[in-house]
Amino acid sequence: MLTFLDWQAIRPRRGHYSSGSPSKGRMAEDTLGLMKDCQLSVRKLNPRQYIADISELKNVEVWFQRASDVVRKLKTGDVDMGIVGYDMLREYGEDDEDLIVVHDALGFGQCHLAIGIPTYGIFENINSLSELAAMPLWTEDRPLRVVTGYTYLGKKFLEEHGFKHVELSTADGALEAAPAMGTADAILDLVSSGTTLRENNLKEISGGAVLSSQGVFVANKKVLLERKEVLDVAHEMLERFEAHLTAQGQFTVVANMRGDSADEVADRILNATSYPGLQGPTVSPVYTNKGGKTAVDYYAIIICVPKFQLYQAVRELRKAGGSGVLVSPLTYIFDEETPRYRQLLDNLQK
Ligand SMILES: Nc1ncnc2c1ncn2[C@@H]1O[C@H](COP(=O)(O)OP(=O)(O)OP(=O)(O)O)[C@@H](O)[C@H]1O
Ligand SMILES: O=P(O)(O)OC[C@H]1O[C@H](OP(=O)(O)OP(=O)(O)O)[C@H](O)[C@@H]1O
Ligand SMILES: [Mg+2]
Repeated sequence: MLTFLDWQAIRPRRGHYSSGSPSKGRMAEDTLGLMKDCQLSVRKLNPRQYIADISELKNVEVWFQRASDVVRKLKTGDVDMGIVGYDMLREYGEDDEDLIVVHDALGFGQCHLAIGIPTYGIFENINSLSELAAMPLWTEDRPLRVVTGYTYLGKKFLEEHGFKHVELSTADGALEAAPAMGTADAILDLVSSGTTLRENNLKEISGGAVLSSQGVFVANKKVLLERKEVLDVAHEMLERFEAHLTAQGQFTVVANMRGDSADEVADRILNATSYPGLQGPTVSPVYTNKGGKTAVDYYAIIICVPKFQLYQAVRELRKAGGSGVLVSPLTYIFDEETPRYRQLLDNLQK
């Protein structure tokens, strides 16, 4: 079965595949949004239920669970696939070899896990992790107290970075208040815009980032190896995600170009602009009626352009003789083969 919840998990029961997905919060919304954009309709029979199906994928159950539980159930094989933040995968996955990342960049939930310390008092002039570790204050009796929801990653990170006298404690939320309350010296939490840190008079320090995170599509490796039907579902979901996410960054641009022939117009696009399209520009004649005679003075060209380069592309097309430029969003780009699927098959053999 597939679970999507705090993410969602996907798991097959006997004869079904299951997936896990987050049950609530930002990841749940983003996950369901992505599924919808990929034409995967997750249907819950009623809003209080924790199970759903996907109309387009037969035999798949979607279980809504907390992200930590999605990861735990993925480890045990109780769900086959799931979508969670990479931070959760690493924290609760504890480097388990049965967890395999199928898509590592789903384009939502971007943040990083980092140490935050006060901007004031004894920390005013501390700006790096090594300076923090070297503060003479920390002793066995009075260790550096760090509050975090990430004790597995936090312990490993601080040990690897030479912190000898350190004490980790956990809390479920509002960690940023702990230093001002005097219950911790530092925090280890997710940072996105940095606003929460700033508003609580905390700062990041150089070398203090533990990992970067965003939504990832994960599966149980053993299940993928042993059950071809689950691998097929993972493949289809991966293809849909890739096609959508690749297309999301691009526009389709159609323009009319005056020209002597399709070849001549194609030459101009290839040589005078930086935007050839996927394999090359599509060039088609535009037929006009010239005093009762059909004539071709213009050619329509179709190319794909990265969104952030749109204006640059329009300028280049105009310079090359383009006019009447139409721009529309691209919904999907299906390539011949999904590079991430090839990568997945390789990783399954390791
Ligand atoms: N500020 C943020 N910006 C972007 N992504 C974030 C942010 N905070 C958390 N995330 C991502 O979203 C995931 C879920 O976040 P979190 O566990 O805080 O859930 P939530 O939706 O806030 O619900 P709650 O904290 O109440 O359980 C995190 O594991 C992380 O991957
Ligand atoms: O850098 P920022 O953009 O300010 O985001 C960082 C904050 O976002 C998360 O909390 P969230 O908003 O999920 O609140 P929560 O503690 O209730 O989960 C995280 O725990 C930080 O507190
Ligand atoms: Mg939160």
